[in-house]
Amino acid sequence: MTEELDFEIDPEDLEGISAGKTSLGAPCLVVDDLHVTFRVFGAKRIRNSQVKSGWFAKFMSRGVGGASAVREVRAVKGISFAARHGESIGIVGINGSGKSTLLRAIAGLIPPTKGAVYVSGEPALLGVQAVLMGSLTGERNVMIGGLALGLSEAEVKERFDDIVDFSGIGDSVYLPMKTYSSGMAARLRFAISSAAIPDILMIDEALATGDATFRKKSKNRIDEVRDKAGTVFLVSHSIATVESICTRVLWVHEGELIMDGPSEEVCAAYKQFARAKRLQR
Ligand SMILES: Nc1ncnc2c1ncn2[C@@H]1O[C@H](COP(=O)(O)OP(=O)(O)OP(=O)(O)O)[C@@H](O)[C@H]1O
Repeated sequence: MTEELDFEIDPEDLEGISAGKTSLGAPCLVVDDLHVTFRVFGAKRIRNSQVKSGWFAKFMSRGVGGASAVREVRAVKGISFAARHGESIGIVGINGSGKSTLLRAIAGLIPPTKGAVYVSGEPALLGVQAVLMGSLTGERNVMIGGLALGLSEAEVKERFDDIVDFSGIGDSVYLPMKTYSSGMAARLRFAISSAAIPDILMIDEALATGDATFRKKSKNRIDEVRDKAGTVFLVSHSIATVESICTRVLWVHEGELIMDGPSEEVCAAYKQFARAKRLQR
């Protein structure tokens, strides 16, 4: 659940956060002991005696000779941090470590199993991805995404050409989104989600998929958001992208926050870890 921030944060709690070139403002978001657990069922067959108790599990276990297991995946386990206006925060970690789940929970797209996300002022955390539909054209999706961001129909129409130019997908905007390559879709999503210069811009992998020109345009757009005292969250497998864009990095491993600090420090530690992991293989 995303809630209004209604308490003061002790500035000492935020010490050590790198300011980068943009000066930091007041805290705008607090993530407090956030847990996200997914319940997956039907993944594998086990004996009835192994099925957890409870009416749901019992219901799932009906059948001949076996049962569908109700398995819990603890994707985020007790993550806490505070973000300030003007920060650009990267989230790094190996595959399946919980980065996207954390981002989506911060955006209010997934309810926390425990803990909370507090946002100051109007929560402008929006996951454009959640509302876009593959069967519709890029054009329709620009409208849907724009409306979800809080723009009026007239504002979306006014910004349409800019959004399409920014994405670089050209006339493909008139084709259904399901026909796009993953890079094209990611670029259009980023172009839509940054069109409104939101208070908090969330980017999941979109930048890594573009070419150098798109990356440059994206970086400029991110700087624009930060200059207007917005906060940027970026999940990316590309450490180079994170290093070039983020002032602060959160390293998530097996659902836990294992390091939070200035970009250079966390990226250096993460690279060392990734190298050691590669050598183990
Ligand atoms: N909707 C879901 N239902 C069940 N399990 C899920 C769901 N979404 C994510 N998970 C599980 O939660 C864990 C964290 O996934 P998540 O996508 O957040 O990791 P990630 O670090 O973003 O991974 P990647 O780098 O591969 O994109 C994984 O074990 C994943 O299988």
